[in-house]
Amino acid sequence: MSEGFDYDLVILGAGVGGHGAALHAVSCGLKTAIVEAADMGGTCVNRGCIPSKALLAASGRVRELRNAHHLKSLGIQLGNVEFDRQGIADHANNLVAKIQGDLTNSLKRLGVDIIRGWGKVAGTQKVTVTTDSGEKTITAKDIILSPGSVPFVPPGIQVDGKTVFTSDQAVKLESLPEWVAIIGSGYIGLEFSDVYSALGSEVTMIEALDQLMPGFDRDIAKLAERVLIANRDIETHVGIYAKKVIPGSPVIIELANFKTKEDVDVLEVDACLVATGRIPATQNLGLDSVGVELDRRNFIPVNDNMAVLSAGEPVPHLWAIGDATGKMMLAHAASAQGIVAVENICGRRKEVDYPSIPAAAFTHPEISYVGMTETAAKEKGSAEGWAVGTTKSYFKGNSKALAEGEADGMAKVIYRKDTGEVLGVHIFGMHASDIIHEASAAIANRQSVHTLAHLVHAHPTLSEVLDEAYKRAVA
Ligand SMILES: Cc1cc2nc3c(=O)[nH]c(=O)nc-3n(C[C@H](O)[C@H](O)[C@H](O)COP(=O)(O)OP(=O)(O)OC[C@H]3O[C@@H](n4cnc5c(N)ncnc54)[C@H](O)[C@@H]3O)c2cc1C
Ligand SMILES: NC(=O)c1ccc[n+]([C@@H]2O[C@H](COP(=O)([O-])OP(=O)(O)OC[C@H]3O[C@@H](n4cnc5c(N)ncnc54)[C@H](O)[C@@H]3O)[C@@H](O)[C@H]2O)c1
Repeated sequence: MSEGFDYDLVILGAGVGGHGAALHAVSCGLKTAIVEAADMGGTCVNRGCIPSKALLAASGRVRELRNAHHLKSLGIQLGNVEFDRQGIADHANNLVAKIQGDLTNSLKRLGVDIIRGWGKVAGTQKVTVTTDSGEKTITAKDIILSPGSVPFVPPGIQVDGKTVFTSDQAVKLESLPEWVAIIGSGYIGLEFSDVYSALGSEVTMIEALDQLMPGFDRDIAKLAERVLIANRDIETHVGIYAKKVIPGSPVIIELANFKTKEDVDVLEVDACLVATGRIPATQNLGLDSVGVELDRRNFIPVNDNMAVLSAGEPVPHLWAIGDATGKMMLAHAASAQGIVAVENICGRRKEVDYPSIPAAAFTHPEISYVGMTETAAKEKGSAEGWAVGTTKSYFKGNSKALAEGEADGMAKVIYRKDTGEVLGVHIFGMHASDIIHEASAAIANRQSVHTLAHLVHAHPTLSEVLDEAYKRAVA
């Protein structure tokens, strides 16, 4: 252990980022403490990935079992399928409790000290923690900040937590509104429109930009829009923003044109989910004590080794990871960053390889991707002087998808025409969140479609969708 310090490492924030960093620190022999002001497990475990995936699992079953046409095509007939809203909510709440307990126990088992309270940097290699019994000062050779993020609520929108709410409340499924407006068509908007529409709510989706799912590859977004939105008769307002939202019964939503700011309509709905992005939870962290300024969007500036930067230079012994750095607001990215920070603390120079980190929206069917969109690849290619190739393959040509009767879907591979290097892979279709990992490994290893086209895939599997796309790229 470092001489003269209470700990080798103190981590502020016990979300997935802080947890991943702590586990790796222990495996590297570091005496570690983790400080948590609220719920162990942070957003992902308590208000994010875990409860939302539990709701998606249950509501997805309801959708599947109520799809008499699909079941009939498989030779199955079923009577009425009923569900209990509270039962589904309990499934999510119980899973949160279990995973929160597992996460806390894993830290205890490894000898990580858990300190409950608000942590602040109080100078170089020093933090203060405000606990129920007063303030204490802790010294540590290194400090990792992992304070996470909170929902962003645009001006003009009032949240009461009951009729107008963010994902923080939506994951509890305390009610099932007959008509729910969802503001934002990003990850949260898509996943909750999947849950609500499966459970029988009427959904209206409002997106400020001029296309739905603006963050996703265009071809994939177009297909996903047809299957996940248009086929479900979800009403959409695109290029329109919610200028004012007033909670109550009904909830009043004033819509305006995003470009001209002209008023266009007023909706009266039963509930409204605000899913307009997240902002870093980076206030009151004591960063001024070490001369660090947040960037203009309030993220903590870091380099690829996860060192915190002050005026562009790494601040010794201070690191930051997770949503608060604004690099990639995903659970697995946060813990990958935590591992990289610890590696650098231990003197092994490591960087996060963002291009190979996959992402998925757990709709039915799912959307997943890794690496660049076609637009981003073309911009890079024209700046650097190389051409971009793309190939697509379809689930309707895949035997496994046909056997399942779930043939809506597409995989798209984006690669450099000169070297064949894979730059991005985008999948919409059944189990897309699982299939993406072989593409992620290919990008991590900077592999070419020429090599990948010769790998053998088991038959019949959904993974053959990628096999087919690679083969088409070299045909
Ligand atoms: C509805 C929803 C669904 C999601 N689904 C997915 C998904 O399926 N897959 C995925 O990869 N990602 C998903 N995410 C994103 C994922 O939850 C985040 O990327 C992840 O939680 C970020 O982890 P983190 O450790 O950076 O921060 P957080 O999980 O936010 O944890 C930060 C912790 O730090 C604590 N803290 C903050 N400041 C202090 C302080 N000064 N002192 C002490 N403690 C402090 C907070 O209380 C909090 O517990 C989802 C998010 C939401 C909202
Ligand atoms: N499966 C997953 O990995 C998963 C699931 C949920 C959340 N998350 C994480 O949580 C973050 C937050 O999710 P999110 O869906 O809130 O954000 P997002 O950034 O994915 O999408 C927000 C959408 O809201 C739109 N928008 C913003 N202001 C608006 C307004 N006033 N009116 C209408 N539309 C508006 C934006 O144009 C955008 O399309 C994501 O970035 C993601 O990193 C991940």
